Amino acid sequence: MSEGQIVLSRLTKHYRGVRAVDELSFQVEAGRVTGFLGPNGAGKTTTLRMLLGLVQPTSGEAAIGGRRYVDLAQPIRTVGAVLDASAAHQGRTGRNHLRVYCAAAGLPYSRADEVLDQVGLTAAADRKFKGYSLGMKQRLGIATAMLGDPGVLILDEPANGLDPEGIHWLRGFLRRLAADGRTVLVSSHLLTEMQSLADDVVIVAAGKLIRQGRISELLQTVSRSRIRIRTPRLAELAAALTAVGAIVETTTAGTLLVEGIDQATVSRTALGAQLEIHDLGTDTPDLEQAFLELTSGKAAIR
Ligand SMILES: Nc1ncnc2c1ncn2[C@@H]1O[C@H](COP(=O)(O)OP(=O)(O)OP(=O)(O)O)[C@@H](O)[C@H]1O
Repeated sequence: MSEGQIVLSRLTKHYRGVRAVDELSFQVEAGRVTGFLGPNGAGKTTTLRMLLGLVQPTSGEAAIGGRRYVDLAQPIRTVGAVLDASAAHQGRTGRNHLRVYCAAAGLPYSRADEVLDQVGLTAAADRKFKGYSLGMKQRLGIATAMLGDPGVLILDEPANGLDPEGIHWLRGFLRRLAADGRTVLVSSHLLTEMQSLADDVVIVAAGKLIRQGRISELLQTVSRSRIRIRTPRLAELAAALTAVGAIVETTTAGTLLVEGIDQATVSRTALGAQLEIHDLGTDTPDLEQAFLELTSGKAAIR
């Protein structure tokens, strides 16, 4: 096992009546950027908080390099995390904010300037936090996480508030960290955003694992094109198409998604069975749609 490997084994957290995280198991490897994806309320933050020893699991385990966070010999040099980029003293400058952390962790003040430079905040180092934009706050959060030069970086929704240029910067920054051999775990509720940031993806919904793998493979499996049909006779047409060899899915939006046969066969079959079709088209799901389909019905607020 590498020092930077993150392993979750049947990790579970129940709050009163809510299974925030439900027997969640997955691994995150060093040298790659891994996106941790799920709709609002999927349990991402709770998972990250358990990984960082901030929330006690109901059952199961989360380990970094084979150890629980609380058992790490040098946590600040092992893991850097940003869970809430808005959590800083409003009246403090960026540099002083970082120096407070340096002092607490026994690091030299020079580290504050090094990480400010790394995240491109040197010019704003002496401005107060309350005047920072959301993007600057995100950068300062990442700078704080980098203070101990950790091998593992965990960021909760780091792209929130970043403009396209900021996202571009974040992508390059996370890529460089991964290329150095670090483990980078980044949460988001937006698949399209993750597509540009991550190599691998772990998708959760309602506290459970939905899918894990390389993002390139995920895209291949979800971006196949299908025939989309609108009809008032959903069940009957689905049965008729299945009988001629189609693979048919009924969407929650009340349409059929069909593959395995062509459009001519669809209309011939519908005609033969005297079933009306109101709309017939090709459906190539974009990533947002793919994510919604993968997590559909599991995204309800709990
Ligand atoms: N301290 C708590 N007490 C009770 N319920 C909680 C607590 N923390 C989280 N929950 C519940 O657990 C579920 C998962 O929440 P969590 O914040 O982990 O999800 P998330 O995937 O990070 O969502 P978001 O993308 O909205 O931040 C939600 O239903 C939430 O209301």
